[in-house]
Formats: sequence, structure tokens, C-alpha cells
Amino acid sequence: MGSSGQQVSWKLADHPTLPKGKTLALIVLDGWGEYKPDEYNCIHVAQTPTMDSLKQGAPEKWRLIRAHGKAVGLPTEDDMGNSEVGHNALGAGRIFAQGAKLVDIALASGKIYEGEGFKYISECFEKGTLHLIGLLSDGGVHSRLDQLQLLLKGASERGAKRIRVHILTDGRDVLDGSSVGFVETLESDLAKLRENGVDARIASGGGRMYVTMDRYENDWDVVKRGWDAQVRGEAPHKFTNAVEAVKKLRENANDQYLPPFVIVDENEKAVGPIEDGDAVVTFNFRADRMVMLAKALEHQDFDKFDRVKVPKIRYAGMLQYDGELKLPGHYLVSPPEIDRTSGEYLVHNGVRTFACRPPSDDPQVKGGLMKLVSHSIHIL
Ligand SMILES: O=C(O)[C@H](O)COP(=O)(O)O
Repeated sequence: MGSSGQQVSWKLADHPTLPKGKTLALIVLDGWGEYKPDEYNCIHVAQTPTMDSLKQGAPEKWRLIRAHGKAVGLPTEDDMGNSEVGHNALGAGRIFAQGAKLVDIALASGKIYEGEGFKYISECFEKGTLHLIGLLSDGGVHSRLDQLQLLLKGASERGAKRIRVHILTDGRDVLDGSSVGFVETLESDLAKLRENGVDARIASGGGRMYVTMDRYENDWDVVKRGWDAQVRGEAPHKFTNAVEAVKKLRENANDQYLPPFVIVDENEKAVGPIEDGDAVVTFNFRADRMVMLAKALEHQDFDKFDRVKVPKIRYAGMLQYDGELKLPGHYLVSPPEIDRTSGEYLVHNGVRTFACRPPSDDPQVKGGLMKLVSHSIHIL
């Protein structure tokens, strides 16, 4: 069965030019591409004799494929590619809307508010606080500021009376230093919500590479630093204003590595630790750097660090981040369902495959290009 529910044949026609019985290699070069040949293009400027000889040796066989924008299921042509969308798109044979686009569609249609995930968290709006945790930038790789803005508006219009945003500054998918502008924009949005009677504030923050957004279980201390600030309201730096916090902490660190901070009131009390009865949404659509926090928020038997306090909350991810682990159990938008990948076709047609990939790419690759199928050998 295909994703449309129709019976689809697995049979592949013989390729018009590729000979049968010969070995074929598919090699993915991460970060390699062609663009305007100017002095700022490092691949153009570098000595690349092997690639040059491949290109010049058989120009009739040389093809360029797009790895960004609409060709890989992103919302616009201005969206840069990244490893997750590339791994999902390669070998799918069709264009699937990726997380960023699925969230855009769900927000534009309002369907995000009709889904099970939003209903689940909104049960807390009457008595509890809505916490939004995620990357604050317009990079479009893990999250987008305009999606956060729409979610803030939509949630407050649907009953959220007290909102706390826990920000992670970027400087990796966007320019270093841009964090200040993003925090100013968010602060002005929150001020407008306050004018309309919603108690909305930034509660904590830190740089994405030092606070919360680790990946592949590389360093749980990163997640712990975020947990202490977001859940316990504890951090080495305390400020009464988030713009001031980011400006001050940038004196000794760039956006990616800002140390954790909490926003406190005039009595030095944190304004927004996560408490029993609260709702939490992690608003990144991309999975890899949110899975670890999702585990800490959701798993009863979590043992990667001492959480000290484990509030009884209702938690939803922007998307479900791991389909196999069903993590998190509640989410606002369903992730792309990528089926019938090229790897599956090869197996169904009796073509033996050998796949070799870095273990770090596992969560992304297993959904797309090299979806694990029986009879294919995978080496990590
Ligand atoms: O998470 C990161 O490090 C970047 O935002 C994207 O990196 P990648 O797409 O190359 O994994």
C-alpha cells in the first residue's frame, strides 16, 4: 500500500543505461555544493582536483540536484538546506513537505489548534502556565520566530492566560549577534500580549550549544543546564530583563554559547520555573536537538542527570520527534510520513545493498534515504 492507500507495485523497470549486475555507489558529501563562483565561495576557491576530474571527465553525466528550498519540501526557495531535510528527501523519489512547511500549513489553516496535541495542553490554560521552549531565530532549520509569534497569539486567543518563553539563542543558522534583535522582537510581542491582559514573559535563556540543544546524547550537561533554568528557575546569571541579559552575556560569549540565565522579579525570584499543572511545548520542529529534552520531560525512569524536581505537566512537541520511540507522545503537528524509499524498492527487487553511515546521522537517515529494511546491511 502507498501513502494514498492504493495498492502500488514494487516492480522497477530496467534502467535504460545502467548495466545490470554492476556495483553502483551512492556517496553523499555533506556540505558540498555548487553556487555562484565568486571569492566568497570556499568550494570554488579551493583546489578540488578529484571533483574537477569527475566533472570534466564525463560532462554529459554531470547533474546538479537542488538540496534547498521547495525541491526538498521547505516552504520557500530562500530556505537553506540542512542535514535533516536532505536525509529525508534523498531517496524518497517525491517531494514531501518537511517539518517547517507542515507547521506553516497547520498554523495558517488553524488546524494546529484543532489537533489532539493542542487540546491536551490547553486543559492546563485555566489554572497553569504555558511554557514555550525553543530556538529563537528565523533560521528555519530547527524553528522559526514567526511560527513562535503565531503560536503565542493563537494560544493566548484560546485561553492561555500566563505564558513563559524559555529562549535559546542561535548564531549558528543565522549571524552571530542577531540574538539581540530577536529578543527585542519577542519582548515587544510579549508586551502587546500583556496589554491585552495576558501575563506573558521571557523566563530563561541560554545559547543553543551550551544550553538544551545538544544532540545524539553527546553531552547531557547541556540539557541539565537548560533543565535547571527552565524547570528549577536556577542559573548562574540572573537578570530582570532578557535583552539586557543577552547583551551583557554576549560580552564574554557568542550567541551559540551564552551561559544559562533566568529572569527574576524585584525580589530575585525566578519569574517562570515549570510547576505542577503547567503545559510545556518545545517549539522546534526539527527533532535531533530536541529529543534529549523531550526524554527528560517525558520519561518517568529518566536517569541521565538528577532532575531534582519533576513537575507533573502536560507536554507536547511541535512535532513528534522520534516515531519509533513515540516521543513525545503528544505533539501539535504530525511529522512527514516518508514511505516507499529507494532502499525499500531495491530490496523488493532483489538488489543487495550495503549502507555505511556515521552513527550520528542515524535518527535522520533511518526515516529517509536508508530507511532500515530487512536484507540490507547497515554499518554504523
Ligand atoms: O544543528 C545544527 O548544528 C545546525 O543547525 C544544522 O546542522 P546540520 O543540518 O548540518 O545537521
